Amino acid sequence: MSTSDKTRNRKIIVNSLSKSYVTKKESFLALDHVNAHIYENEFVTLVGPSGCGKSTILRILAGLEDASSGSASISGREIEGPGADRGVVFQSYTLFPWLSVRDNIEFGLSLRNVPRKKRKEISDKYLELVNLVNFADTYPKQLSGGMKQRVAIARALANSPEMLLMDEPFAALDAQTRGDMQELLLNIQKHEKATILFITHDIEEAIFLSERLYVMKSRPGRIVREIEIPMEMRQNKELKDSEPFIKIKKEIVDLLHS
Ligand SMILES: Nc1ncnc2c1ncn2[C@@H]1O[C@H](COP(=O)(O)OP(=O)(O)OP(=O)(O)O)[C@@H](O)[C@H]1O
Repeated sequence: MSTSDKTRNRKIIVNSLSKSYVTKKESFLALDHVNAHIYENEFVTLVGPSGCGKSTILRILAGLEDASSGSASISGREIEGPGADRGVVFQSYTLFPWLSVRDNIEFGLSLRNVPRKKRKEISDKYLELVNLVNFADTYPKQLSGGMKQRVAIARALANSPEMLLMDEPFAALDAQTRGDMQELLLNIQKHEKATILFITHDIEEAIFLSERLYVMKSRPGRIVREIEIPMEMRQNKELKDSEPFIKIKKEIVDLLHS
């Protein structure tokens, strides 16, 4: 379905969002009247240089930080704090080292007193989805970076969030693992019909994964362009050297350097 289809529900609406940080020296505008939206089941990426405010938007959507002005909502509800309706995956590994892979995945369910049998059903499902069935009893320190991020994704999904917020989740991984994780994430998105907001510095990753992307610039942090990625160009690594792919990539690079 085209993202411009007006019948598609807007899961996230960001309305004139601004954020300033006051330091000893200055008041700094990290986000300047940002408007954006994410449709249900859509994969949207924020791409831009370091410091343009990508993580600030994500933290506000996660409810980990307040906006200075403007608003953000999920399914029509104003975002006022963290909630189980949003699953977050960060770049740094955030698993609990004292819990096994399965217990990490079940963590949010245990907090909500989901019965043991139901918890196991859910963790079984997500262990399978992220290809870690044989690692259920393993502890995080025995896992590779890619495996840790697969557990983090499974843990986020186990709570049945309405959407996933992912802040450079693959940035610390080697190229091969990163490519594998991109494929896995796209499969998960299809399987779970997930709505995803993804952050990356990597323009090729953004084009490969996204239905739509917002290009950001800094000082002040703002969105300078919204780009829809044609369906036929997504999810196909072979097209990386094709003319249309290079054209979109150049459009983004030119924007970032202008
Ligand atoms: N708590 C804070 N206090 C002061 N300034 C902050 C704070 N958090 C973020 N900033 C500043 O706000 C700007 C936006 O930061 P943010 O982390 O959102 O950028 P980013 O685009 O995600 O960067 P990166 O890609 O490096 O993670 C940066 O200049 C950063 O230094």
